[in-house]
Amino acid sequence: MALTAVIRVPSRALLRPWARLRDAALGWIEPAGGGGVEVSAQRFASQKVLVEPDPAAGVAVMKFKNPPVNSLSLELLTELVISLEKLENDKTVRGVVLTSDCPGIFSAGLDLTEMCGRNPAHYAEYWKAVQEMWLRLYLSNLVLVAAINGASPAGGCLIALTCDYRVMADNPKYCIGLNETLLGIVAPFWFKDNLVNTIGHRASERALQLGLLFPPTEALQVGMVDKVVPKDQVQSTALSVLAQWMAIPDHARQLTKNMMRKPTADRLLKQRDADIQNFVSFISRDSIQKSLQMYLEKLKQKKG
Ligand SMILES: CCCCCCCC/C=C\CC(=O)SCCNC(=O)CCNC(=O)[C@H](O)C(C)(C)COP(=O)(O)OP(=O)(O)OC[C@H]1O[C@@H](n2cnc3c(N)ncnc32)[C@H](O)[C@@H]1OP(=O)(O)O
Repeated sequence: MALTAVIRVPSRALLRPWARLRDAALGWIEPAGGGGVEVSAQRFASQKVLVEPDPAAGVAVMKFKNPPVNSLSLELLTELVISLEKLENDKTVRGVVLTSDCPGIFSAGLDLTEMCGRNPAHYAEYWKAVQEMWLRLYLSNLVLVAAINGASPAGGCLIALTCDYRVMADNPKYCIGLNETLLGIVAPFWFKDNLVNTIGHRASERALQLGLLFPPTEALQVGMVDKVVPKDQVQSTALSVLAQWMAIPDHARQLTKNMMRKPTADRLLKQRDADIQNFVSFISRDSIQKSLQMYLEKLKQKKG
């Protein structure tokens, strides 16, 4: 399937709404003269991402809180990136556990309502935020451990895959995987690259084509997660793992992480705008919009 770019969105126009949202979330003050911005850390008040720092241990726990299913809305993505940046600038923090505040769900993945029935400028803004989240997490200097305490499809799985280590709760109802094909959409190349780097080429090919969602024991077997533990031990295990990784001198570990990951991140960095154009053109197609609408309706009907 050829994904030709038919809708062009100037990159500067892409940046502005993202910057506005970030400024609003950070509480940046526009001085009366309009010349520049001033950052006030005290005014930072996050709603979708809770950060619990433990300076004595040099770690923080970041919890996604976007009920009911932690879908990755533009707002959540923006807060996630801001929170991560804040932790990276905090000299007392060297490692972070990423987990969920929503019972039974790590994250339902990208917010389908951000990709359905909107205009091309919105799709472009949204996709830039998705890229930004992935790049920031994937290349983070911090040790990141995912404490997967619930279902983790698609974009939820991607967040887990950016981490250095994944601990998952042993409930067989919780599944993890890149299930995009089940929605009639295609995982972008950088989702695929991240998966291949984690579980290898053959396992990725099978998992991606079939849109496989793995229960914890299968996810462990295929290497999508590193450890499966009882639900009430997920966070404590993640914190223990974090302590082990933090025993390694930071600069040696960070240089090694960068050496392993930079070529993969560079593939996206070299073609960010083209990737946005491809996404906008793909997601705007009538057939794709219909598939996504049908999928959303199926999710809603499930209740009735
Ligand atoms: C060239 C490049 C091309 C690029 C193409 C696009 C690439 C896109 C890449 C990534 C795709 C994604 O991440 S798409 C999202 C995929 N996610 C899923 O398939 C998960 C869907 N959800 C579920 O399976 C379930 O909701 C759950 C297992 C996560 C939880 O089940 P539960 O029974 O607890 O909850 P409900 O199903 O009843 O859901 C409650 C409520 O939430 C709404 N919902 C669920 N998921 C999403 C979502 N991802 N986005 C938005 N909204 C979601 C659901 O409809 C319910 O809504 P109502 O309460 O209004 O009924």
